[in-house]
Order: sequence, then C-alpha cells, then structure tokens
Amino acid sequence: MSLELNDVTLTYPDGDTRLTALDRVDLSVPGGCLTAVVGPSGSGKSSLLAVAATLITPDTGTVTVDGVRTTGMGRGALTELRGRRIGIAFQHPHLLPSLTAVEQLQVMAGLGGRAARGARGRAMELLDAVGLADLAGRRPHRLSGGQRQRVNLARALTNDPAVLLVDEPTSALDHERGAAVVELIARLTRERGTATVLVTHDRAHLPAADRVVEFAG
Ligand SMILES: Nc1ncnc2c1ncn2[C@@H]1O[C@H](COP(=O)(O)OP(=O)(O)OP(=O)(O)O)[C@@H](O)[C@H]1O
Repeated sequence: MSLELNDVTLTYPDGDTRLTALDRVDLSVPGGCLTAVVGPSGSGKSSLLAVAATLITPDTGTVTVDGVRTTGMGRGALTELRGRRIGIAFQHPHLLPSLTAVEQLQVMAGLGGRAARGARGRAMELLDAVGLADLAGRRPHRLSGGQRQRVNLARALTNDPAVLLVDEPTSALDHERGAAVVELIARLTRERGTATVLVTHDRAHLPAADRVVEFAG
C-alpha cells in the first residue's frame, strides 16, 4: 500500500499562457502513513489530490498507486484502479439524501465491483470503526456535520483502498469536532495501513500527521 508522485507538473490554460499549479512535485507516502498537505489558497492542494486520484493526468511526471504505474493507462483501467485501490473523501460529503448511512456504503461497495452478499455486514463494521454503528439507519438530514463527515470517511474505505485521499474534512466543523475527525483519520490510517493524504488549511491539525508537506503560495 503506497502512493508515489514523481516529478509531477500540472498546468491549466490561462488566457494565452498556462498557469502552473504543480511544479515538479515529488511525494512518497508509504502504507500506514498520514501525510498532511498544507498551504495557502491556490497553492495547488486540490490539484495534487486530483492528480493522486488519477482524476487529472499531469503534464509530466508519474503517479504510482499501490505499485501500479498509472502513466499511459486508459480511461477504463483507471476507473477500475480508482474503484479498487483509491478511497476519496471530498470536502463536501455529497451523501445521497434518500439513503441511510449504511446504504451509502453499500452503494459504494457495488461500484467497486464487490458482491452484494456480505456488503451490509462490511458496511456495518466500517460504521462501527468510525463510531457510527448506532446511527446506521439514519438518513443524512438527521446526521450532524461531523457525523456526515464520518460517513464520508467510512464510505471512502468501503473497498479497502490502498490509498486514502481526504480533502479539507474539517472545514465545516468547529475545532473540537474537526480535531476528532483528524484523529479518526490518523487511527484508521494506522489500523488499515492506508497511504493517506490529508489536505487541510488548519495548522492545528498537523501534529496528528506523520509527515507534513508545505505548499508555498
Ligand atoms: N480547472 C482549472 N482551470 C484553471 N485553473 C485552475 C483550475 N483549477 C485550479 N486552477 C488554478 O490552479 C491553482 C491551484 O489551484 P488548487 O485548487 O489546486 O489550489 P488549492 O491549494 O487547493 O486552493 P484552495 O485552498 O483555495 O482550495 C490556482 O491558481 C487555481 O486558480
């Protein structure tokens, strides 16, 4: 379980020129390691996650997910790789309003190609791991912001990913609840051995990380 970015450069079109969002970035995250990425707005943190998630192909450089070099892979193969080896928890959980917490995870298990049999049991185990077993039957509108973020994390872990990518999980939470979510991410990373990248703007959360990467503005 590992994530490697080597010499990654990413530019976006910007009028007649191009804006460099990632400039020769190297990142190596072994399994069980929580790496926090901090930096000012616009410094490229979300771009880094999108490249690591194989959602955007960098201009140059390589991305290696769980030992699989993604350069040159076709769209279908990348989608499959993402479903099986990468867990992504975006900033806003985007839970489906009509589904209960446990059903949110079951849907993800189906997308990852897992058999429906046993999916509910595994989903319950994950909800238990994030401290939500008692609320498995609740729909999102009856969960707090912190609880929704926990469902978001559990859902990202549904297919036992090697790589876990988490974008600003605390932005909608007060400090205490935010700190609890970051502690949870640190624990899950250790217990499950994921190579985890956490993007945050809140430096108070950095002590929970094993490594910190600073992006300059
Ligand atoms: N789709 C896009 N097209 C053009 N420019 C983009 C695009 N996405 C991001 N950028 C630019 O790339 C740079 C890096 O953006 P990015 O969103 O990765 O930064 P960030 O550190 O995540 O910012 P924030 O903390 O505000 O989310 C910024 O200058 C941004 O304006």
